[in-house]
Amino acid sequence: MTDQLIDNVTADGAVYFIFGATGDLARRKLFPALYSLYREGKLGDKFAIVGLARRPRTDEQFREDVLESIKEFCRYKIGEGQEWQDFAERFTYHSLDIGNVDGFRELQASTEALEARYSIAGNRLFYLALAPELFGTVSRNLRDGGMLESAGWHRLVIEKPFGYDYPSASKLNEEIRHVFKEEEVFRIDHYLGKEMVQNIEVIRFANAFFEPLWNKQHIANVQITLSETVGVEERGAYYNKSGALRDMVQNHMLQMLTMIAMEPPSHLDPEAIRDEKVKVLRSLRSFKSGDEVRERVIRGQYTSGELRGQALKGYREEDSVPADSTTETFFAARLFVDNFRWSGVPFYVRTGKRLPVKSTEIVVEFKNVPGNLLFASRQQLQPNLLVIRVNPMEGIYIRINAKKPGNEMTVQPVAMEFCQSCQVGINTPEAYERLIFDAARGDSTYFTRWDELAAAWQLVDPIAAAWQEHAADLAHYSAGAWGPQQAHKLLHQDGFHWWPVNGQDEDNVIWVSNTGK
Ligand SMILES: NC(=O)C1=CN([C@@H]2O[C@H](COP(=O)(O)OP(=O)(O)OC[C@H]3O[C@@H](n4cnc5c(N)ncnc54)[C@H](OP(=O)(O)O)[C@@H]3O)[C@@H](O)[C@H]2O)C=CC1
Ligand SMILES: O=C1O[C@H](COP(=O)(O)O)[C@@H](O)[C@H](O)[C@H]1O
Repeated sequence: MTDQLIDNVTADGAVYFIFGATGDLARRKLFPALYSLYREGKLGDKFAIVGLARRPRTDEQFREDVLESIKEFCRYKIGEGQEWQDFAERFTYHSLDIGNVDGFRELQASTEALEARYSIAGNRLFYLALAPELFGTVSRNLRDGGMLESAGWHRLVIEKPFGYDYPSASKLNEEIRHVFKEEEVFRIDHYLGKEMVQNIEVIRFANAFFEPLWNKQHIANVQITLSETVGVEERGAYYNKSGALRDMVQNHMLQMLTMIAMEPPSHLDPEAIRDEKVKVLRSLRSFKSGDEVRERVIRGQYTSGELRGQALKGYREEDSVPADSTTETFFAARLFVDNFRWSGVPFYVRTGKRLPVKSTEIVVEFKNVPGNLLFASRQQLQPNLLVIRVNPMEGIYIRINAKKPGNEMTVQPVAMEFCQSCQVGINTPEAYERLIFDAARGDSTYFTRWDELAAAWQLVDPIAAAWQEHAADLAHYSAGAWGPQQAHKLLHQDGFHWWPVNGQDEDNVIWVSNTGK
């Protein structure tokens, strides 16, 4: 991060309003992220943070909550001495019901006092860590309560889920856009804040040996896996309505796919990049019938099982889930980007809860070299792979074929790994730090634009509709397994298989790695 970028944020300062300040997201992600930004000097001297929610809290109680959250979740250690006091004094709490416009008028008066105290030039960032049903009301009351009349910029940061389907997302968008301009709206997809997702652009566009091969002539398929070991636990009320399709696929999975598939943008500016991403979303082959959904999409739900010796409940046995739920906790699909570059190349995506490991990886599998007499007669060559490890390990590895030392002409797969998280360790910024900082400096590159969201919902809605008609399509898998068998067949039919995540499990591969292993 250059000093110039930090200066852009800190020169005039800003007030950060956290709506939903007593909630889970604020506690686990937002307060720790704000503290990390503070520690790195990215908030500068001119800032104040206002927490808002209905329940009563004194400033002191609120600061205690913030301290506990930082202690538990922040990558930086915090003491309780002067440094904490200096940071804590910037936090105030304002009890307010979103529906009550008078509360916003009082907020306006107290904000002016804060701005005067810290010489802040009227810049205001509103972070909505709230249920989406409240987004429209907050926007309206911010305007009607006079909160948008200050001299500086006003930015609205919104959490997912953005809608339930295209019509509801569109309605929500209209409500927000009555008050805020598109360039003032920052729609979070926290995967876009992840280091390795942002690194995809560099890996693709700053390396001579990937881009010439990045097309249907040379790539056999792309696999994107986002697997989680956690179950739904106490989030059933939300998750049971959402399922893997709306919780993960409509946003994180499709966003990663666009980063892999997009054309090089003409400039490195937010609109040019998002223009390219939206073209990918619009090129995704749509699902025209229920049969097409059944042919290309697998949905599953976990039953009871076992993971690392621990017995696990099935989804329907979770306390927060109805016993007859047909919500999917697993999703796998074969998608196609119907454009010149990718025509015919399958993009396999899969995500699920209660899978064997927590891992997000993107595998680009290259086509095999043309039939080579020397090798082909003796052994099956393994394809070359480029693997981007997004989470929790961060890094990349490439898998090539090399000669096994000795007299025989035996080919051995070798994986050459750059493990970024092994080097940078805990100092890799959390996605939320990066995204709050980007919103504060007005850089919307790693936020989703409305047309991207609209295109993503338009792909996803027919899948949800087909499932509603055919509840019987739901397959099951034991907690701790890699999803239902059908997810494997999806690739076997095409002559492929899912590459194991954390490829080091493959014992026929020699690893050359900066991890020292
Ligand atoms: N938690 C997470 O990890 C993630 C959450 N999200 C999204 O972030 C948003 C917030 O989630 P989360 O923190 O988990 O939710 P919580 O239910 O934990 O928190 C909701 C917050 O909203 C406040 N609130 C509710 N109604 C009102 C109201 N009428 N007026 C003022 N404040 C109100 C609550 O405070 P009070 O009751 O005191 O009013 C509370 O602070 C949701 O949209 C969620 O989908 C997205 C990704 C991850
Ligand atoms: O948005 C969400 O993401 C998390 C997974 O995020 P990660 O950064 O831990 O990989 C997921 O658990 C949650 O269901 C979903 O809402």
